[in-house]
Amino acid sequence: MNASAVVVAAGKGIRMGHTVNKVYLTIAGKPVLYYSLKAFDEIDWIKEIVVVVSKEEMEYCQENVVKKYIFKKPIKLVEGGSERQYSVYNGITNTKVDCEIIAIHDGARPLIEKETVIKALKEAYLHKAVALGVPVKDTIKVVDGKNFILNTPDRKYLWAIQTPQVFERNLIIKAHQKALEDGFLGTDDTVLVERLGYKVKVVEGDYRNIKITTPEDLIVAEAFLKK
Ligand SMILES: Nc1ccn([C@@H]2O[C@H](COP(=O)(O)OP(=O)(O)OP(=O)(O)O)[C@@H](O)[C@H]2O)c(=O)n1
Ligand SMILES: C[C@](O)(CO)[C@H](O)COP(=O)(O)O
Repeated sequence: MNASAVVVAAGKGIRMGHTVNKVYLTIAGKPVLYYSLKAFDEIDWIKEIVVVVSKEEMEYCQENVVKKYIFKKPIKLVEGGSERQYSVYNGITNTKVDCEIIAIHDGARPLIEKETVIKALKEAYLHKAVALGVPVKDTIKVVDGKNFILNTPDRKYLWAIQTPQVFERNLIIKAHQKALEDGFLGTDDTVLVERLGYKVKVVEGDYRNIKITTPEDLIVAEAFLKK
């Protein structure tokens, strides 16, 4: 398989409330982004890693992540956009044209494991579009603007979706282009493929693959890493 990884790290980390972008905060002495890249660097099918970073942090990322740690794969830094979706679009359109499959991952998910990525890549080869996910453990409610419950979806159909999300290259580029044309902004990449009428397969991931979003997530991530 000829695959590329696109790791998005161009956010601002506002919910983390730190002066430094959360992907550069450290867990057990290394930046969050280092761990998010490592699982992809170890997979033979992945031929390159495109890391999407903000213009202001390009040099910082090059010096403090790319050059500082040893990676086997070529790492290309490209500029991000004002929304995650625009950052992803810039990443996927900067992958090599001969790659068949693209795995899109949040730089803020450092606990992703190599075996889980491989499982997603294999499924994407068969189904063209997949997302990692885990069955939700809580009861989920749909709530109105005044905090009154509108309805309670049946939990057996609810999954919390993670990254990586893995797609055939042509399909995901087409899905992003259509979203751009329509002015549609999604919170993940599978929704853009769903809009094209394609079936997306959910592959069971790992509850530990959390997204570092608020300060307590760093404590949880460090605890998992130490285990
Ligand atoms: N314009 C953006 C926004 C987000 N991301 C990336 O998308 C991932 C998931 O987004 P999120 O957790 O929302 O990160 P931030 O946008 O940085 O966080 P916040 O919403 O709290 O500002 C992160 O790795 C983030 O760096 C990005 O590349 N470009
Ligand atoms: C793509 C994602 O990680 C799937 O759970 C998530 O939707 C990103 O959302 P955010 O609003 O950028 O945190």
